[in-house]
Amino acid sequence: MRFLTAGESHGPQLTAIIEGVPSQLPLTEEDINYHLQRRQKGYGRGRRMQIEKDQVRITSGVRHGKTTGAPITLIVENNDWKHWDKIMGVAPLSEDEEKEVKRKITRPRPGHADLNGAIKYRHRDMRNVLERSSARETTVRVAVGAVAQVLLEVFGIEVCGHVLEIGHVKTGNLTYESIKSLKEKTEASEVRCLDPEASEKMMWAIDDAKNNGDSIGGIVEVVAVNLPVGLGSHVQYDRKLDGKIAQGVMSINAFKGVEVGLGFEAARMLGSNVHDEITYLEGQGFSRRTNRLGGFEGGMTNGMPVIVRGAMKPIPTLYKPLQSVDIETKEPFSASIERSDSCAVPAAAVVCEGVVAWELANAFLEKFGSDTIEDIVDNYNNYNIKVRDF
Ligand SMILES: Cc1cc2nc3c(=O)[nH]c(=O)nc-3n(C[C@H](O)[C@H](O)[C@H](O)COP(=O)(O)O)c2cc1C
Ligand SMILES: C=C(O[C@@H]1CC(C(=O)O)=C[C@@H](OP(=O)(O)O)[C@H]1O)C(=O)O
Repeated sequence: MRFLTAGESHGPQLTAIIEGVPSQLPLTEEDINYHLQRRQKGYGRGRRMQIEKDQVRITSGVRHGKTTGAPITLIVENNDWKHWDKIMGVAPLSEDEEKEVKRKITRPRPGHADLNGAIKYRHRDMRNVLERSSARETTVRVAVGAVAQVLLEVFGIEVCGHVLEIGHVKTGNLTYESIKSLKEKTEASEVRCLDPEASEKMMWAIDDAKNNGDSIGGIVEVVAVNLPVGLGSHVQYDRKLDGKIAQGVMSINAFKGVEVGLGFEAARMLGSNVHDEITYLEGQGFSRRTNRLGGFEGGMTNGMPVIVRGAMKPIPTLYKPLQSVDIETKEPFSASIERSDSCAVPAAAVVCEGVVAWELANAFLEKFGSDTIEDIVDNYNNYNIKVRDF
């Protein structure tokens, strides 16, 4: 499968076109809206989230509740567009309109895409950069991830993202009984964290940052269960599935780090405490005693839960002034106040979940075929027998 997204933060809509989704997959707008609503929740977001009520419209590739195998178009309209239609209009402006409408953005924010994008694409109005670099785009990334999740669920594969850390506040050691309860429990928390005590401290940390005109980042974790052995491949660098997932996670706005299983911690430990011992049970096949490597060996899934973590830096738009330079006057200035999130880590956990689900679904179809669900189910069942009897 492949997809492209298009659309600006304050334009009329965001669009994604997905190609290669198998036919006969039951898919409704509600399946996608469930995840869009999850992304909109979360403590620390700014006023924009009160304006938007994200709802998808499927305009191709689905008929009478099932995919046809044709490209699927997903559209999410921006409610905020009504306030921006002149500023974001497509038609050229007359001189009068230009005076009325155009307040050029010439003051780049440290940590955002503004300055690099303006230099690279030679824009004197940095709105041309910020509109597309905005994480508003993650709306349709989540919609695409939702389609991937619907596909994976046919095969009992569940994916869930939650928050591990906000600033210096960490969750305690948690045991994951099942991905289902993981999802249910995180829905109940305003910061999408499983530990109620830590959740409260996380909200204090967010309030603290906000009250000081600052922003705060954190770490999210995605867990996926019931995966077969052998998604991805060891034979070529660009087929290693952990590598593909890492690329996806790093592509999320403001993500600055990714790890699988123990991740960076493994580098500080001895091998005997890192590698997962192999076991065998007649009738069930091979397994691992532990899951420190997060479900991956050799770029392939090993049947254990996939565990991926991503580190999100603090939001760049700050109420507290940071030093920057105006691109027209070349004079230094201190950042002006703009509408912004102070923390978007809980939302980013949902985005990360969608991104991981997308990579897993793609690898799944590579292994088991991609034309129609019935054939994929046959291939999958046949493979499972072979794996059990190996
Ligand atoms: C869900 C989400 C919401 C975000 N909200 C904001 C925001 O309100 N203000 C802001 O300056 N950056 C926000 N960001 C981060 C910027 O989009 C990001 O820092 C920017 O695109 C530059 O990319 P980079 O940080 O990956 O280098 C958000 C990111 C995510 C994932
Ligand atoms: C719109 C979303 O996030 C936006 C991401 C974002 C940024 O700079 O990345 C800036 C803010 O937009 P605005 O300037 O319109 O308030 C966020 O609200 C969203 O997540 O749906």
